[in-house]
Amino acid sequence: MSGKLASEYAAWQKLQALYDAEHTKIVLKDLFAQDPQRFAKFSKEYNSPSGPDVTLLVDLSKNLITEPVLAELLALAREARVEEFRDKMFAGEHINTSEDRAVLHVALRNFDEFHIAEGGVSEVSGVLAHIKAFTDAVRSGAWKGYTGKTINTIVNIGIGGSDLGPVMVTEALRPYAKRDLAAHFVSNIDGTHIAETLRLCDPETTLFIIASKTFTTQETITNAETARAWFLEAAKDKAAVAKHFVALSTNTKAVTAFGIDEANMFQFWDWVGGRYSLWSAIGLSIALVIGYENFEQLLQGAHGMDKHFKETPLEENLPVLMASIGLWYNDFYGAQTLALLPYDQYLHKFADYFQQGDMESNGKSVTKNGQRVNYETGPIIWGASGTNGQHSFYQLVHQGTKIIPADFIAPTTTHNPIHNSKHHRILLSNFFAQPEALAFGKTEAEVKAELGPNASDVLVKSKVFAGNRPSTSIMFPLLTPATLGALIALYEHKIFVQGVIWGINSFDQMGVELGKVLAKNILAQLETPADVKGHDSSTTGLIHYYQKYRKE
Ligand SMILES: O=P(O)(O)OC[C@H]1O[C@@H](O)[C@H](O)[C@@H](O)[C@@H]1O
Repeated sequence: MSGKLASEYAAWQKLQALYDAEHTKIVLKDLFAQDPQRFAKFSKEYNSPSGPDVTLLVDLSKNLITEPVLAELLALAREARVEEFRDKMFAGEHINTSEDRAVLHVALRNFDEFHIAEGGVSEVSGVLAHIKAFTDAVRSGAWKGYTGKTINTIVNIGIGGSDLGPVMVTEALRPYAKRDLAAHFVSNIDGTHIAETLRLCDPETTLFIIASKTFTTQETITNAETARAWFLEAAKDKAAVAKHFVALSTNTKAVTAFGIDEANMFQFWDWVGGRYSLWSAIGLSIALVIGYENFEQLLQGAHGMDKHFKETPLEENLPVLMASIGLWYNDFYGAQTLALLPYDQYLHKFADYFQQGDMESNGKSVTKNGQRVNYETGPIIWGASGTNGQHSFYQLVHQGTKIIPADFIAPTTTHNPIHNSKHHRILLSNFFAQPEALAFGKTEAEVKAELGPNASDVLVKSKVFAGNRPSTSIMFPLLTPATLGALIALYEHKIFVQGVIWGINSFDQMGVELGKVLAKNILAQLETPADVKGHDSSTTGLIHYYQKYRKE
């Protein structure tokens, strides 16, 4: 990152000029008609350069790009020194400048290929061995609860990055799950979350995983204390806690103060960002559910994508291409959002996961040098899986006034080929049809031809689809652990590239702090109306209403 704002780069200005002069001429229908090679030109096949076989087809051809636009977007990435910053990340330089930390989730899945000098990196394989030994013991039944029974339920207590990754991945890889091991995830401070979960648990056979990088997060510690109290009501012996509580954290002192044996603590390091931590000890619940070997496949799949990102020229580099195209919409077309639309029920938490991954990373408005940006940064991420969205919000995507770039994601083969894959064929016909409809729409002439001469003008107009709505389609053979690893890493690096171009720090999260501080202050005032001080009239009124009607 230079001292410049992204908008000061020569390539940015050229892109603005290109947009101003050309964007009305970038019409997908015409571009496809003019160039029979468009799909061949703008789709890329990824084959993992190392580790287990992973292939992905990333079709970028239904995006509002031409060769000159793409070339200029890549020139922007070069001018912003994306390659240099990528190499700094892989080398362990402290690119998280505000916290003076390295950013090394890639070291968690490195399998000894890149040389990284940073404290803790050499300990990664030891923690993986700890995860393996522990998961093998729990899954085989060798690990016993305080009454000698085997564990049949795990409860991961964590929030944000200590929850969303494990939730998303265990859902995505359910076909690989040990079906007689129930897994629950408690995140919300709302007592309902832990209360409803504990109703499903037996203290004799439940293992609690307290997942918190800092081990100070109010929600997690409060939920963990509630779980421990519930457990001790049955076990009555504090020594039994060691058999039912483990911790995933960087904070040994707080973990042992909570009463968890250091031997039952799975370590990670400050260079692992919360939203990039599923590859670390935070992935313990994943390893428990799918087994260590599958967990390692997930890591290997991500490592393959790391290698691709690190070694592939920008023109063929998938994270760079996806980042560049996303930036084109975000900063030149004025798109506010990116929809993640997996046509795979197992990926139903994918958008939730990348809401944190992308929005907490790139939801910034000040550069690393402290300058206020004069352009848009991170997009709003949202989405839903399968055809559900079609019966809900796609109306707006097709005919609304906003431009909504969307990523469609689907496997060619399903894990559940019921009725000779009939369901999957119907699902995929929708996966193919939606981007087609978005891109090519339906003209007034086509609608008239369909409705006949007596159709009213109003009806005709309401059935017109303007088209030219952009999308990327990603396909792969089957959602395996390695494929999922590659897919997640693809998006992680996309986020990285955009952050570098915008000149922001994608690896801190100062924006979540203010609300935490205010809540702490308010918590101390909730008992007595007279204590409610220092707020605006709205906040005061809301707290007074609570105080009037609460029942405890
Ligand atoms: O793992 P911890 O320390 O409990 O933190 C959980 C989450 O806490 C939030 O405050 C952070 O914004 C997230 O990035 C983080 O993932």
